[in-house]
Amino acid sequence: MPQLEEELFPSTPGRIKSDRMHHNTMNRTFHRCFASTSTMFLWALFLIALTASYISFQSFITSGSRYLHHTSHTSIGDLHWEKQIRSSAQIRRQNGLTVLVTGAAGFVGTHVSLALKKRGDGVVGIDNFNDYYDPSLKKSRRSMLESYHIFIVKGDINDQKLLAKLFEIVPFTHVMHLAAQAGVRYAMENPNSYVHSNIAGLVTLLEQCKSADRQPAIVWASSSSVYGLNEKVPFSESDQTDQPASLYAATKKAGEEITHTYNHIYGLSITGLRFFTVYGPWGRPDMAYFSFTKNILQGKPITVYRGKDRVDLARDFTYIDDIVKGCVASLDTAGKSTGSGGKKRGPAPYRIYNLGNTSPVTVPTLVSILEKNLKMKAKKNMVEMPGNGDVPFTHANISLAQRELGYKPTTDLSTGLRKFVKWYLTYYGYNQGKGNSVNL
Ligand SMILES: O=C(O)[C@H]1O[C@H](OP(=O)(O)OP(=O)(O)OC[C@H]2O[C@@H](n3ccc(=O)[nH]c3=O)[C@H](O)[C@@H]2O)[C@H](O)[C@@H](O)[C@@H]1O
Repeated sequence: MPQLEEELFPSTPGRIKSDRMHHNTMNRTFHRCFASTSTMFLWALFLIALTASYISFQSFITSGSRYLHHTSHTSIGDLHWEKQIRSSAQIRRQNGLTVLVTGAAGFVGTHVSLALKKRGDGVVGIDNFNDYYDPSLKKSRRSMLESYHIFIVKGDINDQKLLAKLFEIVPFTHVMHLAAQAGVRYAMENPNSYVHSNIAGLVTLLEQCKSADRQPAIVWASSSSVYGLNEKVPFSESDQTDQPASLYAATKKAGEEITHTYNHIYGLSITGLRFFTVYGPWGRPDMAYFSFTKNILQGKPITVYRGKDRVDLARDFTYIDDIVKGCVASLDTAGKSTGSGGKKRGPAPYRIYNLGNTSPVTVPTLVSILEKNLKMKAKKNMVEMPGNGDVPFTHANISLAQRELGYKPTTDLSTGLRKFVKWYLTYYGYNQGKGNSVNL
């Protein structure tokens, strides 16, 4: 009987054990007198517990399969869903790639997916469509991609079962990992979302990639923010990056270290891209160029941050088409992962590149370019930069990307913003009679 009792109440430290000990001393005599009755009672309890766990196991299975069929608008797990994935993954050129694009309904994800599809690669997207910014913009991007036969699975990169299922359906050769919690200043409001997406989500994805039987090569979005408070300009990949100014930057830096360990232990081919303030059509409403445009058009004031001693802040703004070229070149030049099924078979490449524009522009200059394009004056509130994660300037040295990827940005800020404003006015219906139909 003591043995059975031990099984029912495992000997863990803490309250349960001491309660039990107390209970035992008090009732030793009682137990001796009614040993056979209590044995029967315990056996009955044991049987009830067995039945209960069987029933809950059954309901877990049922709810599991319910989960497979109803968590998404596209019925995850059913045959039609699988068919859409297979068809989206189909390659239409010789030696084409099969790419899983995470964050495919995001700004960069949408553009990269389209570029790959247009040249004949197989593309499957995954996106959780969260509401960090207006999800209707993400849905519009999805509709646009659908018209090019690109399918986006609705799901989170933290969903290990979903990732396993996707890899079971499609043997991806590459993963373009762009899903992330972006934004520098929002990290003070919602720190956990950065840990969830940029750390936990990344690890879940890498776990899947490392155990795939043909491991894919991974290209992923790091950030210029890893240079943090560095003062030496332009920023080079070989510079130290150990003084991040925001939790966002810290999670991206952590991502670089985490991917390094997966490269080292499992032989995953890794390319990290440090993007410098990417802007353009279909962009992110949380970014300054986008929200400034919105406010200027609505006659609302904009807040322009300034550094210490009234020094203007500056960014190496980089146009989306240039970034897309850098992403595609990274996929094309990524060496193979060497492992399979979780075993490393040899060393694999680990690369990091700056993807910037190499010509920083101040924020007031950005505002005046927008004013010119919108033919409206901004109501500017000049405010000292709050200590909320911002850095005073960014400036990329891109010679490494130039040498190894053939990366060469060609769009200056004036040209890029003109294209952005044109898109914005059309998309939000400012161009009368043109509706919402947009061309990239
Ligand atoms: O390149 C990067 O690493 C990062 O670029 C951007 O971050 P950020 O450069 O801060 O871009 P914005 O939020 O658009 O800000 C651009 C500039 O405008 C300034 N700003 C922003 C917002 C505002 O209301 N007023 C204002 O003056 C900022 O201080 C900054 O100097 C992205 O938001 C990040 O996701 C990305 O990782």
